Amino acid sequence: MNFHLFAYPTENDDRLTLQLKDMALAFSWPIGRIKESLSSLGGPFPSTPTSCSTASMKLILALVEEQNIPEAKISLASGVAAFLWLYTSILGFKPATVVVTSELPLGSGLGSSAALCVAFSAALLACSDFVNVDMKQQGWLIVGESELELLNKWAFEGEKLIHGKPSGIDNTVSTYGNMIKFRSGNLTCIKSSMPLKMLITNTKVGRNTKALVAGVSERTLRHPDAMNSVFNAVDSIGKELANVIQTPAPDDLSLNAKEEKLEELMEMNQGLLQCMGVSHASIETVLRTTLKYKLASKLTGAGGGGCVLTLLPTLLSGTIVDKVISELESCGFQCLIAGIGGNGAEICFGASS
Ligand SMILES: Nc1ncnc2c1ncn2[C@@H]1O[C@H](COP(=O)(O)OP(=O)(O)OP(=O)(O)O)[C@@H](O)[C@H]1O
Ligand SMILES: C[C@@](O)(CCO)CC(=O)[O-]
Ligand SMILES: [Mg+2]
Repeated sequence: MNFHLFAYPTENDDRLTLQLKDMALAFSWPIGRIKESLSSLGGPFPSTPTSCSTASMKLILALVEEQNIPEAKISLASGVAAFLWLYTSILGFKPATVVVTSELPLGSGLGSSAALCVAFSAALLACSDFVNVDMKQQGWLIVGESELELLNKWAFEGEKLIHGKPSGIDNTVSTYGNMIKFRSGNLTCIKSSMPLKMLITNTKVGRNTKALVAGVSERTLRHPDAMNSVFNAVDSIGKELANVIQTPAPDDLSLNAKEEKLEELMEMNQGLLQCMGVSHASIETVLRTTLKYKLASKLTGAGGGGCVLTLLPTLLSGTIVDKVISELESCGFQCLIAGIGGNGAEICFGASS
């Protein structure tokens, strides 16, 4: 899935404008207003990813409030706050127009907040003095390891404004692409030896990642031993899954066997997520429906509604896929098919549309 962001300096305007195309919303501040409010924070400091302090957050939220975001779309406020923090920290107080378009549903467990923060960080770093002028004239920029690391760190700072206490897994996947094994902040890029196709079912049940993650922490405080056993089991499943994915499958038979292992691991993982308290009646409906077709599913993202993943084995017939999709859609859910492991952050100069 793609997340596009265009940033360009505005010459005849002294405003900072953020256009959220898919939401049909735009926010705009005179740059003087932002300067007056945030210049005490210093900056720009593009090469030093910095957390937004509580005091800075207050100033940023005051700027967001001035935009009178409609009540029904108030959840966008955290994304706008992340934008202001990343923009002023990386580029300072230059006027510009930043345009966001996205194919990702918001707040559905597909990491839209991280994709947003990675796109902001990539575009803003690309506009900063951090990338030299020569490189800016060549279309697609090959983003090196150290630049990726920097933009991932900035994106993580943005995620903190949206999530509270993110682990960093979502921004890391958005930055580096492919598949990532992520354990206590340590990341290992995984080379998959098998094509993986998933059916994504969006239950369209809204939920809030920050609240769900806080709920898991509270349950852990109430039942530390039991929850630690659950986390250990999740860890073992993750390790096993990484091994299965990386082991070569020389023929269809071994590919089938690997897919069966993945299905079992997904089923076990879903059980543990339910144990953590992040499943939901709508998710259970998807599980029951896909199980009728002998397909394994698990929730994704923070759960509580949002999206469910169902493994589509290589040899599964198109007829079965059509049937399961139409049954899920008749429940009011939305389905789409995705290949696993896309590209990470990419930057292109000179494009606009
Ligand atoms: N295209 C977008 N335009 C504006 N804001 C966005 C966009 N995509 C994401 N956001 C911001 O991210 C928030 C959603 O983040 P949240 O972490 O709750 O869900 P998610 O990232 O989609 O799911 P998960 O974290 O479970 O994978 C939105 O409320 C908004 O603030
Ligand atoms: C639920 C979570 O694991 C991912 C949200 O997509 C939260 C996090 O890791 O920060
Ligand atoms: Mg998120």
